Amino acid sequence: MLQLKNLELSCAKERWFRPPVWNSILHDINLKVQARELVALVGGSGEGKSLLLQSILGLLPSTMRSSGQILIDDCIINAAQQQTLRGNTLGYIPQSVSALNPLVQTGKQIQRATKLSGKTPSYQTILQQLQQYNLPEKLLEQYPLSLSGGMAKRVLVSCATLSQARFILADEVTAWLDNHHAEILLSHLKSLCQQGRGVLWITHDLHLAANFADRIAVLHQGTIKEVIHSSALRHGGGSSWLQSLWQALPEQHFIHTPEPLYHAANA
Ligand SMILES: Nc1ncnc2c1ncn2[C@@H]1O[C@H](COP(=O)(O)OP(=O)(O)OP(=O)(O)O)[C@@H](O)[C@H]1O
Repeated sequence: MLQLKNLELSCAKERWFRPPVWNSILHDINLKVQARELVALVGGSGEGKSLLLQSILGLLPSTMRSSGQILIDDCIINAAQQQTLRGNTLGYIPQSVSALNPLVQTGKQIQRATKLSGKTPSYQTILQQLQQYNLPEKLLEQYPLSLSGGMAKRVLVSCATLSQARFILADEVTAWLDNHHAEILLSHLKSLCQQGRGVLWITHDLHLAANFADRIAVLHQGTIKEVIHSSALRHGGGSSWLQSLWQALPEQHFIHTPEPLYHAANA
């Protein structure tokens, strides 16, 4: 199990000739991702979702600091362990496709990423993965700049899913993708969960979250306001704000207009 306990994150605001002021971005973050579980993390833009994943990986910018505990199987992991667990126990799918090096062929990047987990998959396994994601074999020879955004995103997903990472931290895997390809990826992540992995998946798509995630965590105003089983959301559960957002989806026939602010419904 991957667990976050009382995680806090703040960013330094530099000042001339004076110590920096620390502005809080995240506070009181408590969240668990079990093996075999897909947890969706939803929240507005700029709420700190990507930074939350980066703090789990120990990849925060130097202007930020975090506190609290990150545990794997009930053992607290320190900064040095974070480094060795990256790409190994902790897989990462970054939000931006610019994470691919434009000067290195795609196949080499997949090989390098998966090597971090200590076991390079066979060529045949890589090919099967590409086929599953509707990607051609020739892509392995191509450089990232010749890929579409959706292709590049699927390459980044392949880097994490082909590794042996027990927990995959996935930042907006469905961005750049049409619905068909988004569902292929999510079905695959779900099948990896069924094989024993755990996935923490940032998304803005509540409809996909409700259909693919086991649980949904809502990040708002710097903290996790609620965590709900997706089946409960589909059956009318959760806060009135989350439920009205759910009901307002086109797939739910636009029943309500959601309150723009979370606290308006929870005041
Ligand atoms: N490297 C950085 N240095 C300083 N501030 C940053 C840095 N990265 C992010 N931030 C700030 O931290 C806040 C949270 O950013 P983050 O990218 O985690 O949001 P998010 O919830 O993932 O947003 P989105 O849904 O738009 O991707 C934002 O205000 C952002 O401007």
